[in-house]
Amino acid sequence: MNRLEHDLAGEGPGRSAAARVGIGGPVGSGKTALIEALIPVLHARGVDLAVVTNDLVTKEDAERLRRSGLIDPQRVSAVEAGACPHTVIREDPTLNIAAGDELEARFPGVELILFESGGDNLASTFSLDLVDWWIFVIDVAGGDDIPRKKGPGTLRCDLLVINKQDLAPHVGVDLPRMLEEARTVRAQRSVILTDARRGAGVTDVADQIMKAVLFR
Ligand SMILES: Nc1nc2c(ncn2[C@@H]2O[C@H](COP(=O)(O)OP(=O)(O)OP(=O)(O)O)[C@@H](O)[C@H]2O)c(=O)[nH]1
Repeated sequence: MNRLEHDLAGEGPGRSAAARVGIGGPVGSGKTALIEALIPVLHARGVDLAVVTNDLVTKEDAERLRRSGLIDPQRVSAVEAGACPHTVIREDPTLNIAAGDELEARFPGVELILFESGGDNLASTFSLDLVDWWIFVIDVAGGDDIPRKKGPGTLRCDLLVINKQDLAPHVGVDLPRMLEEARTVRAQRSVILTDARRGAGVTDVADQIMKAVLFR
C-alpha cells in the first residue's frame, strides 16, 4: 500500500494531512522554474502549499524560492542530498519525509507539499514512501531523443512535463514528434508541454495536481 492508499484508508503510518508531490528531472530542465510558475496558480485556487528542495551540497534552490516573494519563506525547507540525489528521494527518503512532517507540524493547514529533487539524470525516480504522485521534467533543449531513451523517470512518472517548448525552433526539435514519441513510450499516460519561464502549460499541470492528488 503506498502513501495515497494509506491516506484514503485513513490508517497506518502513511497517514498524513498533506498530499506530497515529487518533481524530478535532469539538471537544468526547469524544475525550480516550474515550481515558481505553479505556486501562484495553486495559490489562486486556494491551495495551502509548502515546498521541500533537494540540492547536492548547497541550499541554492531553497534560497531562490525564499527570495522569490512567491511563497512565505518559512514554508520552504531545504534538504542537502550529498553526492547521490537518488538516495534521498528513493533508497532512503528519511530526510525528506522528516522535512515534510516538520512543515506539516508548523503549518497544520498545509494541503500540498512539493518535493523538488536535486537535478540528476534520466534514471531518477521517487519512492512511494515519500510521495503520492510525481512529475518528471525534461526539456526540449536536452534533445528530442530523450523520450526514445525510455529512462525510468520518463516511463514511470505520473506526469511527464516537456519544458522549454519555446526553444524548439532554436534547437531544431520537431515538437509534435517529440510529444507523440513521449506519449507512445508512456502508453498514452499524461504528457504536458510547458514554457515554465512564461507560464505556458502550467495551468494544465495545476489541473492534473488538483484532480489526481487533491481530488478537487
Ligand atoms: N527558454 C526557457 N528557459 C527556461 C524554461 N524553464 C526554465 N528555463 C531556464 O533554464 C535554466 C534552468 O532552470 P531551473 O528552473 O533552474 O532548472 P532546474 O531543473 O531547477 O535546475 P537544477 O535545480 O540545477 O537541476 C534557467 O536559466 C531557467 O531560466 C523555459 O520553459 N524556457
